[in-house]
Amino acid sequence: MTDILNRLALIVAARADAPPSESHTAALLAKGRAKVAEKVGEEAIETVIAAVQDDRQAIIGESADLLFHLSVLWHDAGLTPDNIDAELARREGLSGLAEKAARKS
Ligand SMILES: N=c1c2ncn([C@@H]3O[C@H](COP(=O)(O)OP(=O)(O)OP(=O)(O)O)[C@@H](O)[C@H]3O)c2ncn1[C@@H]1O[C@H](COP(=O)(O)O)[C@@H](O)[C@H]1O
Repeated sequence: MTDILNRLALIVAARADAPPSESHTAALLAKGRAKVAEKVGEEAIETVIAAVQDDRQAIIGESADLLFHLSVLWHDAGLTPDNIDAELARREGLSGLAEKAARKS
């Protein structure tokens, strides 16, 4: 998964300056952060709907759409998959329940 996210980050960076008429990535970035964020939300909701409908193929397709649009958002925010990787690695071994308890104390 990390491999494909790294490749996707390179693709997004390479397509960012393409003419918007030739690239979905460039067209989306040209619309600005709010639109990119809106698309992430839209794809997340579509993933939720697919999950509730128990549609395995749709979950896969919508998850791929979500990860692509998240990659565009990371690019727009000056982030790379390495940044997310580091945060997930930091959390490794820490129970979600223990983390929540530490936040509340
Ligand atoms: N992985 C993707 C990818 N996943 C989904 N999408 C597009 O994201 C859109 C999501 O569907 P929507 O119905 O929400 O989009 P839409 O109909 O354009 O709706 P609006 O944006 O108008 O709201 C579709 O147009 C998909 O084709 C993607 N577009 C590009 N990529 C990757 O980015 C590369 C470069 O693409 P371009 O930037 O288009 O050259 C591709 O080769 C792929 O590797």
